[in-house]
Amino acid sequence: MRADILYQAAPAYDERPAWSREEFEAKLRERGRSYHIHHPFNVMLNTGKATPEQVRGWVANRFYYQIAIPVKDASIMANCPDRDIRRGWVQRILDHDGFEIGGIKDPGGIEAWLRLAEAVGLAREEVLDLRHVIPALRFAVDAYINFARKAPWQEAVCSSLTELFAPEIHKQRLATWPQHYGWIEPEGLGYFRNRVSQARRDVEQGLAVTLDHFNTRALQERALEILQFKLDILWAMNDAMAQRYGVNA
Ligand SMILES: O=C(O)c1cc(C(=O)O)c2c(n1)C(=O)C(=O)c1cc(C(=O)O)[nH]c1-2
Repeated sequence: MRADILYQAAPAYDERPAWSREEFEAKLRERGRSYHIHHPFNVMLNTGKATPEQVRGWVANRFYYQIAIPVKDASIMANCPDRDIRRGWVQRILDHDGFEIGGIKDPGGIEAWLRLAEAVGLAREEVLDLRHVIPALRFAVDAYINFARKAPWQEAVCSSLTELFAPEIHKQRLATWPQHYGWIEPEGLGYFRNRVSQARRDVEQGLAVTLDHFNTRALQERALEILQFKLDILWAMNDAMAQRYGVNA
């Protein structure tokens, strides 16, 4: 039973063998069964049953997650003494914040999310000033940032592994939204297109760190708890939005 995700009891002597890398990875992937792709609010969104208000509510609230991600990644880097890891990890910050280096420009994922917001009929200001963000959703997202600040960096890396399941949810939106929500300008969906390949690359790196670091049975079980903690954050965000905006049958 997990009390506080940041508190880890000293391991008792444990003679159980570690799972092989393949078994451990399979156990991590099994947790996809509690991914928010199955949450009734998300099912409603991706089966075309949401009203424009519900879609707007989701986009405006999810913006708070989008802006938290690079802060979370900067916290991981700040705690990480390994130069090779930081060198790979910094790409995530560039992906979301964008960059302009040597004449090459990318406006980044946060800007792409703002374009999505405009495509669904929100004004940039009302998204940027966070006026629509539900308190419970904010607490859920803040728990993710706090964990990344305080936990050992390998644990924070492990908590990003919900991205294992993210390409599927982005692909689902790309497949169903244009069909159901003709009122959304299709260029607004660029964020989801970009994330399919970015998430795959992120997962390779996050999974390599996790499979290397969590190398005893007790640590592997700890990794599963951390992944569940993050799955619960995403689920709680959807609970907050379902409560505020309702779920249509
Ligand atoms: O739309 C989604 O359902 C979804 C979920 C997740 C996730 O599983 O954490 C991420 C994203 N999107 C996403 O776009 C993204 O950039 C991202 C980064 C991370 C992370 O934990 O570092 N998760 C996610």
